[in-house]
Amino acid sequence: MLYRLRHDFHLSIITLLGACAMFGVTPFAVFRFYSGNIPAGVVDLVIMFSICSVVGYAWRTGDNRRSGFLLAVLACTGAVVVGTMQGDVGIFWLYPAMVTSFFLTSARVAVVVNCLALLVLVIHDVAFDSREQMMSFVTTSVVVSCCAYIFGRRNEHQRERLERLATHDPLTGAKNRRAMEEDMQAAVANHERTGAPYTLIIFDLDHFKRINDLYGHAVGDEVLTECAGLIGRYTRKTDTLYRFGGEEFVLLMPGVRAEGVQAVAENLRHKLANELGYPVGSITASFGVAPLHETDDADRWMARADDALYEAKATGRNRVVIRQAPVAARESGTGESPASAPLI
Ligand SMILES: Nc1nc2c(ncn2[C@@H]2O[C@H](COP(=O)(O)OP(=O)(O)OP(=O)(O)O)[C@@H](O)[C@H]2O)c(=O)[nH]1
Repeated sequence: MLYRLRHDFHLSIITLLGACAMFGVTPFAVFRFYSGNIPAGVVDLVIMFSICSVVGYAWRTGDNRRSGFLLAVLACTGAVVVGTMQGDVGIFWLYPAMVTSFFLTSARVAVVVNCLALLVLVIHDVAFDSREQMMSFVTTSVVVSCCAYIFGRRNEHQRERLERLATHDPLTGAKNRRAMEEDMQAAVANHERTGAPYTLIIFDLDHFKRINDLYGHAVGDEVLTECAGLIGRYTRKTDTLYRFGGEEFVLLMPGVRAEGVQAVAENLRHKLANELGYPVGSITASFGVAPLHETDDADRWMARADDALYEAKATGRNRVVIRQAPVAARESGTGESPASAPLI
């Protein structure tokens, strides 16, 4: 639970704001029942129950986008209902509701949700004592929303930038090793839960040092960038490329079954050998491939792909070696195919 809170920014915001709303609304619900204002107390209870349900939904499904949107709608609707029922005692709830919208959903969606809430209050026109009060409330709400919008957009922008810096390799644009480790853990967990197939391909450009030595580091950099672009063009949107280090890349491919990995890896090897190289002639790569096995954890899975790559290098380069199942699984007969299968 703590791991998810620490690593999932949106979920932590949804949980925090949900908890704040609960702490904020609970005393009012108690007070309203205590003072005999049953309808307002019931509204507070409904708001609290709905907030708990949405936070629970976010934790269960991991669908932060929908949960954040629902929570923003709920907060603004609750504020409008309380404002309508309580008049000027209640309408002030719209201020925190409007601000939290910008934390829960995208800035543009928050603007729409806030405008609708304000519009309903104005059209309904029972929450205000006078026109002047209505105008003041609308103006201050718009000012609050504008400030929150600017803050929200800046926040979104900076978070995206930081996330990109933390998860991507600046030279090639591929994801970095840290992101790879997280995605592999997620893939293993998903495989355990649903049995969905995944394949890991680790490939390393052959004799890359020569390119640097002969043509310079800048050309070497160009080749690495071109390689990442090429792989991006010949793989699916659901496949993810990571730069493992130096001239070594990893591809995480969901939906690729053990039977299909040979064709996929061979195709990529051909594409690289035939299309990568400008301005220095043909460049090849060696491939180690490991379909995810039920007995794998992320480390074992990577070690198997790495072993296969090592073998591909040792047995002549520009080739694909596939390790279908871990040694223990092969020996006990639960593996899908014999040991390694060097393919050229
Ligand atoms: N241009 C450039 N070169 C890099 C970068 N990162 C690592 N390298 C170089 O990649 C080369 C890797 O050399 P080796 O590990 O000997 O591998 P290799 O020459 O490809 O040989 P094999 O892998 O055995 O085929 C080294 O010369 C590194 O300096 C980078 O970001 N840009």
